[in-house]
Amino acid sequence: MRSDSVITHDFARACGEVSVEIKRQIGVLIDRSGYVTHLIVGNDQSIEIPHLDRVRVAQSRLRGLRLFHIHLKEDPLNQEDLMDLVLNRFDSITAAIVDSSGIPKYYYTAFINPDPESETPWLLGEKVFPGQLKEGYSEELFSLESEFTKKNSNFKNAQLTNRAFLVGVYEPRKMKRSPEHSMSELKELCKTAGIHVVDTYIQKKSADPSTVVGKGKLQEIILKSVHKDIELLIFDLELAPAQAKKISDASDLKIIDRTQLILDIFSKNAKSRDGKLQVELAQLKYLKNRLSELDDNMSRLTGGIGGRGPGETKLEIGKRRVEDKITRLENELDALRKRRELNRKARAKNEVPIVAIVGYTNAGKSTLLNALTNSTVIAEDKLFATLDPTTRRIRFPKEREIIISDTVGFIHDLPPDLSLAFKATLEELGDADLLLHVVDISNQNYKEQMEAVDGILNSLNLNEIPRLVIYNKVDSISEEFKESLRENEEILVSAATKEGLLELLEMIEHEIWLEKGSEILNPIG
Ligand SMILES: Nc1nc2c(ncn2[C@@H]2O[C@H](COP(=O)(O)OP(=O)(O)OP(=O)(O)O)[C@@H](O)[C@H]2O)c(=O)[nH]1
Ligand SMILES: [Mg+2]
Repeated sequence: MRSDSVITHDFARACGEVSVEIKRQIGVLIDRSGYVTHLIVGNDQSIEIPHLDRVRVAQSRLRGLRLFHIHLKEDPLNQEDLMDLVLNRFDSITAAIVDSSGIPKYYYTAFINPDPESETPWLLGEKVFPGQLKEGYSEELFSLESEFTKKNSNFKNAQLTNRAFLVGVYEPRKMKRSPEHSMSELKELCKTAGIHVVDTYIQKKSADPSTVVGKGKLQEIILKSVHKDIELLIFDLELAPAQAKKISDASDLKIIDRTQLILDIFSKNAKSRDGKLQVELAQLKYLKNRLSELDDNMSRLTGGIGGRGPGETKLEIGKRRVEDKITRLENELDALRKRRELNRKARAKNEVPIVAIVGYTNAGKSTLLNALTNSTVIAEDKLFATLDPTTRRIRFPKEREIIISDTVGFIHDLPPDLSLAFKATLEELGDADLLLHVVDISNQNYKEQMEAVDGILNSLNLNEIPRLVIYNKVDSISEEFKESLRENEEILVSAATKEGLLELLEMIEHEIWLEKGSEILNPIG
């Protein structure tokens, strides 16, 4: 097609006549030099775009192909056409509406909207009559592409990669906490993992078990993602392997679920040999469950974020090798556990009381341990900053001392593989003489978080161990709230400002040595 217009009337008319004759839509893909690369014959309603290589052309974000097709009915460009435009990143899409003899009456053209903040991902042009088709198409494309580049460079560096769309599908009846709470926690997890959340979608029931959200909704999400340069789709649930595959088949996006996100954070944060092994084991178990059902989409499902996957995991790793590795890791962990047990026994002989700090992730456990012992255990405004149990000693007057330990934070619905993996670390809690349950009282979901922690402690059969509930971060709550807590005689502290720590130490002393009995009962001794 030797013309610098989106289509020539002669060409359109030739297509229209054939289209009317065979009573099917006809479409063509035209490259930038004007050559037809594909001829597509559809039915009377629509055409189906053949599977085009989805890899984006570097620099230019457009495919370098435009779609022209015939509409036999009086329809302008419809939703499906516009989806095709965006999902395939066509230069433009044009429909000619033809009369009964195939002669185009008028045309509609749409381009992808280069503004990622805009409401609709496309720019739909006005109706154009045959006499109005004009030259200047390549110039129009050129300015569109420079618009893309400009918008892209507006993103801050950190916001350019790991851009994510969060999707939560909830059955409120089955949930202990509100969808909004769950979603805000997912956002926190993303922040911790270094992911930039661009958009979110909450649905309050499951629509289609095969794709989780309905097909139309999924398309809409994918469309938005392409439009906003999003590369990750994160689901606030554990996706069944078949679901993950179905969703990833429908798009180029990397599909991740909550479990994978947590695994990813764990793998970044584990420091000790033990912790690293445990995370790797959990990752491999997760992978194993997925291996049998997956094929070429593996890379997008297992790579982790930014390519961090379990150890040496590559596509060619077979299920067999994964199983071997799992066995090896389990043995290694077993050996480590035995050694830990010996250490514990040695400690038990010394009869130094053990106090363990537990609580929801980010409650301030590590900060509290630091404040109580003046040590520097990593404390960060991140979820799962601590993955390795840390142990310190605190000396009290009268030659008394305790061992105090920090633990991995708890979270709602900890993925089963992970909770198993960390059970080993948490097993030590069984030896504790006292548990300090640290609560972030400044978090509006603190009640749900407390319930989650109680639930996990119960499942570990730790009900028998005396427990102190400590409300931390009282420096960031209102006076009124603080007063009401005081009236209920709650233990209020701020690990940050050290408010209430002396009282807390006294209480620990009291709990331990009063419980244990004898000598303290003598007021003189
Ligand atoms: N305002 C305020 N912030 C606190 C207080 N205690 C801790 N924080 C902050 O809360 C965040 C989390 O603290 P951490 O001590 O890492 O919490 P954690 O419970 O050990 O968290 P994980 O190890 O990730 O489970 C950090 O940014 C702390 O500075 C407090 O008393 N007041
Ligand atoms: Mg910590």
